[in-house]
Amino acid sequence: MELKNKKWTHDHFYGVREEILKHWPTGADVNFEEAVKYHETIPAKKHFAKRLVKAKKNGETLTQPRAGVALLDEHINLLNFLRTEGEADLLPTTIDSYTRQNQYENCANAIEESMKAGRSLLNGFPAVNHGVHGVRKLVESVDGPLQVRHGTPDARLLTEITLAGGFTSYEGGGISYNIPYAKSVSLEKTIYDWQYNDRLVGIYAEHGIEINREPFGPLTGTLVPPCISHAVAIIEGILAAEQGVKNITLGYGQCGNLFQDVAAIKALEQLAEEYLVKHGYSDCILTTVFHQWMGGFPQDEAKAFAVISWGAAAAALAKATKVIVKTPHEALGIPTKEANAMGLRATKQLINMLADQPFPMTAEVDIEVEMIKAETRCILDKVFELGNGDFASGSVRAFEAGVLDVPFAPSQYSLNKILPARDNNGAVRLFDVGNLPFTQDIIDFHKAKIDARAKEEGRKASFQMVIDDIYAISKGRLVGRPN
Ligand SMILES: CC[C@H]1O[C@@H](n2cnc3c(N)ncnc32)[C@H](O)[C@@H]1O
Repeated sequence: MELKNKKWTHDHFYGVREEILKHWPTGADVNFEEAVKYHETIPAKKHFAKRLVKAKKNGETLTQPRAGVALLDEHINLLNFLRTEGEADLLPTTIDSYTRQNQYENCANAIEESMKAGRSLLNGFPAVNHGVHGVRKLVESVDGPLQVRHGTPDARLLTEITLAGGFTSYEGGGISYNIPYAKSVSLEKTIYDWQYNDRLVGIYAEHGIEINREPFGPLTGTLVPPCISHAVAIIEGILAAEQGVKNITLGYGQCGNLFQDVAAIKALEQLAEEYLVKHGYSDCILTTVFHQWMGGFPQDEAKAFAVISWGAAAAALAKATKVIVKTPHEALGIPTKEANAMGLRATKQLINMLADQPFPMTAEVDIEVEMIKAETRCILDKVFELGNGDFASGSVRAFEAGVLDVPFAPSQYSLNKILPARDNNGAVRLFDVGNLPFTQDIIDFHKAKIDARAKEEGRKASFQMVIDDIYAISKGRLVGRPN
C-alpha cells in the first residue's frame, strides 16, 4: 500500500470494498445504489449538513450529546428522550467499544445478554450487528439529524452500514481515531483506511447525497494545546476534501481559559479556510465544533454542572457552530438519560442567555489568535515539507520525528515528548516543546508564560505542574496550584 494524499479512483475503491463487506454477515445488505435512493427519501430536517449550514448562517451554536446503548428500541427511546427532554439540536449514536475493535462476535453475545438482563451491557450502539435494516428503523424512528460518533481505527464496514442505513454525518479520522484510541495500530494503515471512509462519502456526494464529516478534535482530551489539535484537524480536513468530502466540521476540546478557547475557535476557522483554499478545496463548507471539557471531571454533580456550563459559555462566546455536551455523571461513567438531558438543558440555557452578547475581541484575544495560528502554521508547513508536498505521508513522518506529537497518547506512534502545563491564567502552554518545529519567538513565549506562573507560585517550573494541572479541574480548580 503506497500512502499518498490522492483521490482514490472508483476502481481502486470498489476493489477494496468487496472484501470489506464480507467482514460480517450484515455487510451483505449494503447496496450503494439502493442506499442513494433511500437517502433521497430522508426529509431535509434530518440532514446533518443542512442543519449545520443553517446554524452557521444564523450564528447559532447547536447542542449535541453523546449517547448509545446496546438494543435498538432502547436506543431509539434514548435518542427521542434527549431530543425532547434534552432539547438536543443534533443527535449522536455513540458506537460501543467492541465494534470499535471490530469484535462483532462479542457484540452479538452482548446483545443477547442485554436482552436477557433487560439493560445495556455495551457502552454504545453496535451498529454493524444491527445492520442496515436496524439502522433504518433507528433513522425513521428518531426526529432529528443523526451522526455516528465512535473511536474506530478500522471503521470501513461501520461506515458502509451506517451510511447505507441513513446516517447523514460521521465522526473520526485516520490520525484522530488512532493516536488517542489505539496502542500499536500503524498510522500508515489508519490514514489509508480512513481514505476509504472519506472516499465513500465522496462517492455519495457524486450522487447528490451530502454527508457531513467531523474529524475528532480533542484527541486525548488532556491539556492538548490548540496548535496540536488544530494541526491534526486541518490535516484530516484536507485528507477528507481530497477524497471528495464537501461538508466538514473541525473540532477543538475546551482547555478552560476563556480567552484561549475563544481564540482557538477563531484561529481554527481562519486557518482551516486558508489551508483548504490554498490546497485547492475552496468548495468545502466548514463549520466548527467545541467539545466541553474532555479531561477529569468533579464527582460532585453541582461542580460538574459548573464545568458543563463553563464549556457552554465558551462555546457560545466563541460562536462555535456546535457544542458537544457533557453530563453530571461524567466522573462516574455512562450517564443516565436524565443526567444526559440535564447537561443538555443547562448548556441550552447558557447558549440562549449569551446569544445576544457578542464577545469583545480584545487585544489579548487577538494575540492568542495570532499565536495559535503561528504555532499551527509551523507544524502544518513542516508536515507538508516532510511529505514532499503530501500531508498523508508527511503526517506519518511527522509523528516519527515528533513534529506532530499528542500529549498523553496511548499510541506507540506518538513520541510523547511534549509536555503541556497551564500558565498563570490557566491557558495551556508548553512546558516542554519536544521536537515541535516552533520558531524561537514561540518557544520563548511559552517559556516566559510558564516561568511567570512558577514565579507566582514560588516554585520551579517542573513536571509536577503538569501533574497538578491534570487533576486540577476534578479537584475544583483550573490551575493546579501547589498545596
Ligand atoms: C469521548 C469520551 C466521552 O464520551 C462519553 N460516552 C462514551 N460512551 C457514551 C455513551 N454510550 N453514552 C453517553 N456518553 C458516552 C464519555 O462519558 C465521555 O464523556
